[in-house]
Amino acid sequence: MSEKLRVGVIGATGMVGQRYISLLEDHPWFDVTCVAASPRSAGKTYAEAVKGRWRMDKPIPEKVRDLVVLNANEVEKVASEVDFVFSAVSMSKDEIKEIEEEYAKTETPVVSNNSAHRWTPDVPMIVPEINPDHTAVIKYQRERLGTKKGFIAVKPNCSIQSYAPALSAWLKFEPYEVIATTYQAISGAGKTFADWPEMEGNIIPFISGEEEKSEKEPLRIWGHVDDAKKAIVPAESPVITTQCVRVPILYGHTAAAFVKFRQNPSKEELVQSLLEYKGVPQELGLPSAPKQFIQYMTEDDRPQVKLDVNFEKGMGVSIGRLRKDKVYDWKFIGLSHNTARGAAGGAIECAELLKAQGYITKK
Ligand SMILES: N[C@@H](CC=O)C(=O)O
Repeated sequence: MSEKLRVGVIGATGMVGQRYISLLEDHPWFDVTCVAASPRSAGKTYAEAVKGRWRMDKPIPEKVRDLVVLNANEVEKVASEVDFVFSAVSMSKDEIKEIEEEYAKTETPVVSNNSAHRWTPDVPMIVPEINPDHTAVIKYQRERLGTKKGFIAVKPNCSIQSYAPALSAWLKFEPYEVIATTYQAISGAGKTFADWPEMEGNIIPFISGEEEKSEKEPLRIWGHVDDAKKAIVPAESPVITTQCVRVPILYGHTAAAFVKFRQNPSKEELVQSLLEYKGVPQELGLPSAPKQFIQYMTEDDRPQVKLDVNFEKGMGVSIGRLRKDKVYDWKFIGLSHNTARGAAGGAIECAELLKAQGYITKK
């Protein structure tokens, strides 16, 4: 492998930013050369900026500790130090849209964890195992932005990762109605129990905006690139309805889902399809790709957050309790790691795909 790509993390001090820093330690293709955050943190070393709020299990990587945090709003300055950036900035949606486009216009590819651009028609929203071909829309985005190298790619919301991968494996059986209830960890809100004591022993039956994302984003993932429209056109089916609930768990989003199929798959066919489901990341052996994308657990009491959330270093998805339902056809439980597969890990795998496809290169 030739020289590593220089990467910046903007929004590096928050929970998702910290996860990027931690996961990128010793990455074979990417080297964190720049950290950027709000003006409040700018000018401090990274270690000073996250003092008392570093939430990862491993210590701050040595190479990053002493990097001086730049102001994420000084786009040209940050862009001059990197080949591409991961965005985990925390601003209003409009501000995020604007700043991510500013970065792209400096010919700096942006791989974003934010929802701001998830419905921009020429911005691909990627789960590398499911829709790696959606990157073809980048040429239209570059046309619009007037860039040669710069573009934005995003990853979907973490909640969908606990049921959408299974449904993707089953698209051939034509699912047409899905109910999913998600039980979401507090780290999805960027929090720990220390800063959200109200969540100890509690359940909160509301996560702002989450149900809409959980119902609509899978359809965009299952859509296609329409060359005439220069856009991703979302799929129209299955219709998905959700309830999203915050539960007192630190990491791991669980879903209880019900599915109706137009075809009549057997349990063996459904399980086999999960186990065989893989994609470009597995074929190319991308550094963050799980060997097994989806595992099926046969025990009645699995998957469990405590035991299974770190399957494939948090990049695999665990499915269990697949059984016939008397109202719907089938029901199951899914579990995924919300900050690994669901956030920074998924974005890093997406950047690896973009590099492998030649969209992210040395400047
Ligand atoms: N919005 C989610 C985070 C996923 O991206 C949550 O609140 O858990």
